Amino acid sequence: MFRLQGVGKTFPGKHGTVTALDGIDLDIREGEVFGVIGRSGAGKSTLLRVLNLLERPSAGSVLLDGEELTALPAPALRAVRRRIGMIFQHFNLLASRTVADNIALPLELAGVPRARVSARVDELLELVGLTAQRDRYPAQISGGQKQRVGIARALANEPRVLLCDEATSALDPETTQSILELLADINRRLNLTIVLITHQMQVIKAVAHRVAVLEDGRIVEAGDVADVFTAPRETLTRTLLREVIGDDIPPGVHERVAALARGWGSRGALWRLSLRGEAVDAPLLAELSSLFSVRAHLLHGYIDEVRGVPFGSLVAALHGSEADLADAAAWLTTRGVRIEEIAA
Ligand SMILES: Nc1ncnc2c1ncn2[C@@H]1O[C@H](COP(=O)(O)OP(=O)(O)OP(=O)(O)O)[C@@H](O)[C@H]1O
Repeated sequence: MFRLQGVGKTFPGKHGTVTALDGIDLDIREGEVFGVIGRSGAGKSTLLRVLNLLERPSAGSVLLDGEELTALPAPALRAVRRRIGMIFQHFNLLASRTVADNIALPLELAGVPRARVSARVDELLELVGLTAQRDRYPAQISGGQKQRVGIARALANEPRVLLCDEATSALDPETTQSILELLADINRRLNLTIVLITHQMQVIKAVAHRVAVLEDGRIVEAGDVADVFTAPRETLTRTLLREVIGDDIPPGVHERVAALARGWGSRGALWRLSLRGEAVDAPLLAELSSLFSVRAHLLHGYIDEVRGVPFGSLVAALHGSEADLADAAAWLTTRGVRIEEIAA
């Protein structure tokens, strides 16, 4: 659907040119929920705004269904933009209009006849669960309800894609969850492509099918969410993942077991084992002890699931000869386990 090729964006800054995007290559597929995650200043908003040319790239091309958007004359670009809905962190509702009238606005701007507007607004209110709030003003509804209005308004003109700019960052965790469920539901029911940017891995975990990790204007890692969650390659991705999967070893526990492993000298090691799929269900540590002269002291573990794929991590202190530990590591690798040595 969208294809970005070599997209760059620079801004003039106080201390010289700021590079917000640098050589972005990206494909976003029809019907998927595509997430972009990164720290503040990574270039997420700029990337999202490049998709509808609210920001014109300084380099590269932005293709929508094979059509180069940067080459379109203004009227054609306006027509394309009508098919790209957008929602925002702070909702951007008109305070003087009711819920129903906020949703009606893009239809009125598109010249839809009045009777049709009213029927369409009713459909949209029902879709986002706000029928009872139709005559309230933004000041009289909650943050989550405001975002529902934002979503209904963005869907009014039946867009092909919905761009979400930190759509849940201003919401509490429970409301965030309900908005993410609504987005997932809309994606499924309408087969609507959704592109969302966020700094929260839990948002990616809850709704995205694929994810790109952005750092300093570059994509450092991208792929299916299950793959990125279970086998992250980049340090930044691992750091971001720790926010959701909490696999930090409590310091006191780490110190006790590290002291034990240090006492074993070259006959000891501290490993973090990353597992996914079938490996999660297998009694790996028991098998390890029966196959090799290696004892495993389990230190820490968690298990989770993302897009139906179970994954987890175990931290264990291993005791055995160097040769046995090497054999054990090789065997675990054949079982699809990734091993990371932790300093004792
Ligand atoms: N209009 C602008 N003028 C100058 N610099 C800009 C402009 N827009 C963005 N930048 C700079 O480009 C870089 C990327 O900004 P961007 O807002 O895309 O990042 P972000 O990942 O969305 O950050 P945040 O999560 O804080 O919104 C930053 O260094 C920012 O200061």
